[in-house]
Amino acid sequence: MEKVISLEKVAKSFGSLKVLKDVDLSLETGEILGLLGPSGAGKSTVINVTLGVEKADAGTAYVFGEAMPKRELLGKIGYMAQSDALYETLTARANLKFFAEMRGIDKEGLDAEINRVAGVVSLGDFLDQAVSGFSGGMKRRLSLAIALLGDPKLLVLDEPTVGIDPALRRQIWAELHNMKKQGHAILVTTHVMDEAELVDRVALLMGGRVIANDGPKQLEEQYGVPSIEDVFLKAEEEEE
Ligand SMILES: Nc1ncnc2c1ncn2[C@@H]1O[C@H](COP(=O)(O)OP(=O)(O)OP(=O)(O)O)[C@@H](O)[C@H]1O
Repeated sequence: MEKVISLEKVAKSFGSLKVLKDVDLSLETGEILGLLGPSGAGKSTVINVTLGVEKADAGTAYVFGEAMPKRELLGKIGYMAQSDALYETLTARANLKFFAEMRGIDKEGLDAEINRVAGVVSLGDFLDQAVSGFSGGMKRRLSLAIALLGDPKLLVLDEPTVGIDPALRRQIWAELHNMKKQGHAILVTTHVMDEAELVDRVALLMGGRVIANDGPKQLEEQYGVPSIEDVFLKAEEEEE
């Protein structure tokens, strides 16, 4: 399997705040990695260093074998940020078109691609409505559709299912598993602990380090607890 993401000894501080002290992390093709950690642990910072938006103070982030930041690689990454960056006055379709162009996605077949990604998040009927009239969950879904545009080999999703109904959440996870089977690599952060049971590997970020990194079932065994939520709580207790 090919390594899609590899973080090696990454450190990052903001002023005197050492957010990441020594982070090692990897993601391979055909794998879903769940990045978990308490609020403020640095999950978004890990993502930003991986995308090359933030530069690590020490250590290196490699994506597709290349040290980040590397502008040319951004088109190959489907990224969904924690807060939606959408053009409210435009329709959903116009937003999708805009971001497709930014990512350099082929104009030919774009209409079909827009229909495809809108279908995945059940927004097909709302494509021609202005985003300003969308609910929070609909905006989240549109952001996810944007990340899926062009079928990128790497998906980086920061809290993708916040504000999304259980039925659609299930549908989205089914789609993520589908993509994984097709050889995509997916890095996802979540606060929803039962979603962490659905990933191949959980990386637990605490105290500026990845303190546990294994399959959800293996972690539950290691910690002697029945769920990832319990793993999380036990790890947090041990950190204190
Ligand atoms: N650009 C920045 N400038 C200053 N401080 C920052 C910056 N980005 C992040 N931080 C700080 O770094 C810490 C980690 O933030 P980060 O957003 O990575 O955490 P997180 O694990 O994603 O949190 P959450 O789960 O709440 O989203 C926080 O204390 C945050 O205030």
